[in-house]
Amino acid sequence: MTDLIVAVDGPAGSGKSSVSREAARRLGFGYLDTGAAYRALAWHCLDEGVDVEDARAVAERVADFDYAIGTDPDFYFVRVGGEEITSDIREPRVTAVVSAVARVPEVRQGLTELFRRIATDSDRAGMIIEGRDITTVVAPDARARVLLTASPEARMARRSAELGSEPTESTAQQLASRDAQDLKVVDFMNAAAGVTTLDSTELDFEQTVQALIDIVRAAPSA
Ligand SMILES: Nc1ncnc2c1ncn2[C@@H]1O[C@H](COP(=O)(O)OP(=O)(O)O)[C@@H](O)[C@H]1O
Ligand SMILES: Nc1ccn([C@@H]2O[C@H](COP(=O)(O)OP(=O)(O)O)[C@@H](O)[C@H]2O)c(=O)n1
Repeated sequence: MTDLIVAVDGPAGSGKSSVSREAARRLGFGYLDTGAAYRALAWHCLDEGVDVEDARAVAERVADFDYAIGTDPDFYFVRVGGEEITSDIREPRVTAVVSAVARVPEVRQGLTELFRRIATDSDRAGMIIEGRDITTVVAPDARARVLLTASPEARMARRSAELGSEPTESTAQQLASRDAQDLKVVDFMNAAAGVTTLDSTELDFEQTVQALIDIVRAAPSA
């Protein structure tokens, strides 16, 4: 069982996935991208023709959700029913509906249990878990808890660069509207008590990874 959990939350484009993954690689830890599970469930609902606005129908998909994710930072994959959907879950049609799926209480409860199981089953020395409610709901007792933030302008520029485009009004609107939807469910803009805020607006990628590693190394031992 993993003994050292690092919880990382933050808004879209703040660098949670990339920074957590690289920090985990350097620390020899596992890395768990929780947003991938919400995205995979959204993909599954679309695949099965489930109306994502129908909370009951979405909730029914959680019980038999056959999900697998790679927690090795060097071997990342996402599978549903054995099918590899690692890149499919990043498609705009999935991004557009993921918040609707993520607001269903049964979904949050089922996936939270799944994340805790994955962390418990890991034989790595530590695991970095990143998402929106890790510091507050999934692992409030984590050894290190971090809120990774960046200005809206920085987040948008990074996300646009990642998509290989100039920042556009619609990218900005989509990012802002997804954050607004998600904020109705969980607060990931303000650090909860005991959570360290890491603002990466003025930091480059390398500096942000190093800052996260420093926080982990400074965390009290169990
Ligand atoms: N401090 C940083 N400076 C510059 N670019 C960054 C920084 N942190 C992350 N990035 C880049 O920003 C993009 C979005 O990061 P990502 O990890 O996908 O964010 P999130 O998981 O929070 O949505 C990625 O291309 C990543 O490499
Ligand atoms: N712990 C989490 C992680 C993600 N999510 C949901 O999953 C979606 C996708 O998460 P993500 O981390 O892949 O999003 P990005 O910030 O990487 O674009 C979010 O917009 C939330 O709706 C959540 O509700 N709780």
